Amino acid sequence: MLEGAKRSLRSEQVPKLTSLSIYRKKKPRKIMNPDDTIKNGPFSWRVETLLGSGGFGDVYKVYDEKNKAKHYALKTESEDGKKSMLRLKVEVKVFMTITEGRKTNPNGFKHFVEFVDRGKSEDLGCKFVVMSLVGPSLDDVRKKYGVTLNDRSTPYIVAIQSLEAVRDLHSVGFLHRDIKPANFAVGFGPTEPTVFMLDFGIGRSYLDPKTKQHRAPRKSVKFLGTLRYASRACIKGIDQGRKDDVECWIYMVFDIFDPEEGIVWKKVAGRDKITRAKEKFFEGKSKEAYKLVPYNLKTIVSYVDSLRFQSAPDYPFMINYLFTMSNQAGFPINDMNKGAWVGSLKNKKTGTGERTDKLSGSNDSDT
Ligand SMILES: Nc1ncnc2c1ncn2[C@@H]1O[C@H](COP(=O)(O)OP(=O)(O)OP(=O)(O)O)[C@@H](O)[C@H]1O
Repeated sequence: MLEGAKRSLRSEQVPKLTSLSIYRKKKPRKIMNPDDTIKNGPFSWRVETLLGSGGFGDVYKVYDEKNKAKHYALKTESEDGKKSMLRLKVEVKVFMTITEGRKTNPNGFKHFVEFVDRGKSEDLGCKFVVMSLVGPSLDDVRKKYGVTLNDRSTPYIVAIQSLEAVRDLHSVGFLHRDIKPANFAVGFGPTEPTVFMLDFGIGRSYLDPKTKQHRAPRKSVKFLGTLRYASRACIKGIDQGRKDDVECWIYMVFDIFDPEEGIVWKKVAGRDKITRAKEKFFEGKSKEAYKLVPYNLKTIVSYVDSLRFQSAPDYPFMINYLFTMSNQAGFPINDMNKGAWVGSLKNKKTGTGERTDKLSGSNDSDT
């Protein structure tokens, strides 16, 4: 039933460091070209362009041949990966849970893309998922489009919207476990002012499937994520809870407020040194992190540090606090749709499809 795009397939090795400490030899991955098509039931997904590549697959801008005007994102995952690494399955599970949540809360979940289709391509040897198209990631917004995200009320707007996304994901029982600027994107077209959460590939339910109660912590857990933004527990192999997503969110917020020095371990190499730097940060010994970050954010930092494995974070407290902070800084947020990127994404600084966070730092390795 599925037809791949045999006509113009080419094989390409997509080089990427996929593990913390080892280079794993990967089979060449088939990449689609413009006009290649994947047929799936009522849909015929035609590729317009490659949006980006991750360690496990690629993301394309596509349209359904029946309606050329509406674009979507098609994300693939090659099937030669280790079973434990099959991330698209988790991603689909999260999408379906969000879709279910929308039935009872139609106005909620605004920070999540729509799930449109999923299937398998024998020709490409991959599974795929189709979702609504969003704009560039927060990382790309500042690096490739040169938009200043740490100006006036914008860093507060980003912080609040991204925390709302974390809150909503937690509300349906999932942890993200890879919160970072590259995994949030701004919207496209009418949704441009909205910040979207992406990439649920290493997400995990924190609820026991039978009892629906919080799971007990596992004894030890293999590191998955991005060292720079990973929580202290994650790096130490300790099982993660909602507090860990919020800890990663804190690191991301510091990075948004001060891309140079907000994360003081940005130029530090090695797990142990990074963990120590994060511990110092939470002990209040990293004054340099607050050069551009308003010092009263320390209240949220201390609050997050007080959370335990099963704690339900107080999202309203943190969101209200951010509104107050913005107000006190002289930038009252009257409209959440007024982030600095809105209407400013016309010109791209660089033309590569590469993800800049993967290129910029040796410590930002993903697994
Ligand atoms: N719905 C979407 N609309 C537009 N662009 C998207 C969408 N989903 C992902 N992208 C973009 O596609 C690129 C690759 O995304 P993906 O999540 O697969 O990559 P990744 O995070 O590098 O992968 P990984 O962390 O799994 O190695 C990123 O630049 C991302 O912003």
